[in-house]
Amino acid sequence: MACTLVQYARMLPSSASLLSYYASFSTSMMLLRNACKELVPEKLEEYVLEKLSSFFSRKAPPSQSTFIIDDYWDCFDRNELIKAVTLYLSSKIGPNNKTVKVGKFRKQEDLTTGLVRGEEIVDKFDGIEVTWKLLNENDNENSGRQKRYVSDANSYFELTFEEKDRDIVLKKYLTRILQIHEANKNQGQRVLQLFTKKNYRGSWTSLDFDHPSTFDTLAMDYDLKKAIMDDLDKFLSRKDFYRRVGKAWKRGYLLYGPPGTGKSSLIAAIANYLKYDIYNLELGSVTSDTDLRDTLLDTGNKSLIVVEDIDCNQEVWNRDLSDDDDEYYDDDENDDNSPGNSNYDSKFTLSTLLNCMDGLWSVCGDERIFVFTTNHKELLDPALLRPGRMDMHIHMSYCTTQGFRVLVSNYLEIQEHPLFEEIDDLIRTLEVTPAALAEELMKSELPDVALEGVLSYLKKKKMEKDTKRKFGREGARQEKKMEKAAEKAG
Ligand SMILES: Nc1ncnc2c1ncn2[C@@H]1O[C@H](COP(=O)(O)OP(=O)(O)OP(=O)(O)O)[C@@H](O)[C@H]1O
Repeated sequence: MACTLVQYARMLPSSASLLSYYASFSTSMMLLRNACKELVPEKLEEYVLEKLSSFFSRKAPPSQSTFIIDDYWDCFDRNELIKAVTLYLSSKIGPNNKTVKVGKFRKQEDLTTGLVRGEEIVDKFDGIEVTWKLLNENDNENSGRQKRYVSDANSYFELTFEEKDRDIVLKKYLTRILQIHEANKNQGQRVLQLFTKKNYRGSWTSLDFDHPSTFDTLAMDYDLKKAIMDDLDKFLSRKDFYRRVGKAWKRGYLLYGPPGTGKSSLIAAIANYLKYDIYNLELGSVTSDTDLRDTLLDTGNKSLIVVEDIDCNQEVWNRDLSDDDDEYYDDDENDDNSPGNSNYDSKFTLSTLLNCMDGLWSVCGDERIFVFTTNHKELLDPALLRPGRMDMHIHMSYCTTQGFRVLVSNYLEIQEHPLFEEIDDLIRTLEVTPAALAEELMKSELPDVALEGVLSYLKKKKMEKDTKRKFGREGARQEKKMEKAAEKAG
């Protein structure tokens, strides 16, 4: 049956009943809203609203930037930032890092923690958030799990942050990390390093350097000691001067003297005084001019580069000295120093070493001190001795009475003793090394016993000297033989 329009209109609710439905619906909604407000905590409400609005707005995630902090800078120079970052991050390791490397430097009392490969650290600075991750060059090639715990060679840091924060990260955040590192170094927390060449990558490997020698414990004349310390202080304070005159900020010392006079001890004292690392350059291990240059460029700032016994390094003095010395003095920089030149049969040339010292540092590094040692100054190539090359020639002499006092103070902790006068007289007439006297002093902790030992050692030396003078070398040899025979006979 068809329904007419009039019948259909009659089935609809009247406008009065529609109004009453609406009134009761809005009252219920109001009641529901009030109930929700009472029951749902404000935080939860905010959270739900935020989630809903982010769901509906569906914004693109902020674009990210990444910095890579690698061990090396520009192939040659070690990246100073990496050490600063490593130490900084060790203080940021927290409960989110499930696997952590733990260890201890020799001089430290507390344990240190370190990031392992693949682990992340989220750090906050000036209202921005950054994420650090330790990775390894080989990570993509081989992701074997145990590799996470092996050496850090070839590891680098990846620093990720929002692109808009790039300036803050570069100019403020990383600078702050470097500043913290410098401050820690200056507080003397840094353990000095002794670098020797080479590891499997052909670069330096290091050990903690813990030599007790200081200028106080060095047995050498006070004036010479003071002159060296003054020179070092002057060098340190003249950074701007070197920059202004366009010279590399470096200093060269040549230490010469017989074995056992304290050349190595002085090097250790300088390193401890300046808080500089030591790079022990073994010229014998250098394979070519390029290798030498790269090796030198691979040294860090604030370092002593030491070449010991330079007279024994054939590479450095094996030059054809039949050349006219004066001519060679005047323009040795322009000589043909190519390895093919018949004047050289060395693996690299002296000129490379000298040029590295003179020039390359001005672009690649600062605060380096070269120390060359020799027992035979007379054997060295004159180019090395030319004024301006080695800034100071330091003669390490046999022990003096002043030096002996320092040794006694080091080993026996006394300043006076009745045997001093007799010992002093002998020291003045003999050539005895501080090493030999130190050995005698170490034989007993009792001053009387130790000094009696020194005295009889010196008397014996004096007798040998007198015999030698009287009968020549052969006589001295005979005397020694007889002494030994008498000892054997009891
Ligand atoms: N001037 C010195 N002051 C204090 N100790 C010294 C001095 N010279 C030598 N000694 C003592 O003798 C030891 C050997 O000396 P050192 O190795 O410094 O001499 P060197 O001149 O470098 O010898 P070489 O030329 O054989 O390398 C040192 O460990 C130190 O104990």
